[in-house]
Amino acid sequence: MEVTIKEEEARAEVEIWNYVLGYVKIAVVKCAVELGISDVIENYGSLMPLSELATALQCEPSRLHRIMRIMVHYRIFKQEPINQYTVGFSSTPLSRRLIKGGEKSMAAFILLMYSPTCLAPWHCLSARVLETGNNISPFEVANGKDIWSYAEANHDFSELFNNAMGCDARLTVQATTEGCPEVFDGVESLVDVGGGNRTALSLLVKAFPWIRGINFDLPHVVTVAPKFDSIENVGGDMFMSIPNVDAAFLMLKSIEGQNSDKGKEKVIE
Ligand SMILES: C[S@@+](CC[C@H](N)C(=O)[O-])C[C@H]1O[C@@H](n2cnc3c(N)ncnc32)[C@H](O)[C@@H]1O
Repeated sequence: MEVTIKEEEARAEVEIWNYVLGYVKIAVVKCAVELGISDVIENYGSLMPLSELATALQCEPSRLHRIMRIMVHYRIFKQEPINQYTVGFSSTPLSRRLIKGGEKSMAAFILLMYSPTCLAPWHCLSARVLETGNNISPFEVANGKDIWSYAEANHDFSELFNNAMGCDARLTVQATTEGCPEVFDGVESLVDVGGGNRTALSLLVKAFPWIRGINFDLPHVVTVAPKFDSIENVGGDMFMSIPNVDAAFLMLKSIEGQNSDKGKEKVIE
């Protein structure tokens, strides 16, 4: 069906507001994660009235109501009547992904991506497009250090980064262990190169308990990585050498504002 100029104009008139106010959706979701709104509503177990939610979060109901209206509009929470006068909120599959530390939680990833540190390079995007010959990553231009040195010097950022990576690792490793378990047949020792806080490896050794795992990452990462039976934490530089074992697992994400244009790469060899 042909779209007329008038229809295109009408669509543009509406669509432009998504760009003017596009950040609102993200700001509200980030606010929900920071306040733990999903956690409180999930733990409540039944339709939660605004007044009780406000009490639990120690905030003014009127302010909270404005946030909840937006999240109900985006179907993050459900709103249903409790009685003639009161409405209540309940969880959805989407709101459960905002629970801190939940099984499918993406909460830490949201907090990372919308942290001032990770947003800073995006504010320089037009300058990046215009410049030539600069091989310094946008992250480094904006934050003064490459992401790994920055993480080494900023413990809170490092922890947030590793927790965020763990969110995705939980989902991808489950898909790997369920979808192609045969690739781990005969593997007795496995190194996760750049394994972060060892979320991926702990799930792998749980699924394949005969595997001895080595979580290999930069020294500042492995010294704070949680301890886990049958997983050894080893610090080092993957560009120099990695531990010699049966198989290497490498799961990387191109989210750091480094120079790579490649997408996600997941390799097991
Ligand atoms: C994008 S994260 C991926 C984390 C995890 N593999 C995952 O997918 O959830 C990249 C990881 O590589 C680590 N890393 C970066 N440079 C490294 C190096 N030269 N040697 C070892 N690890 C490195 C980082 O500390 C970080 O934990």
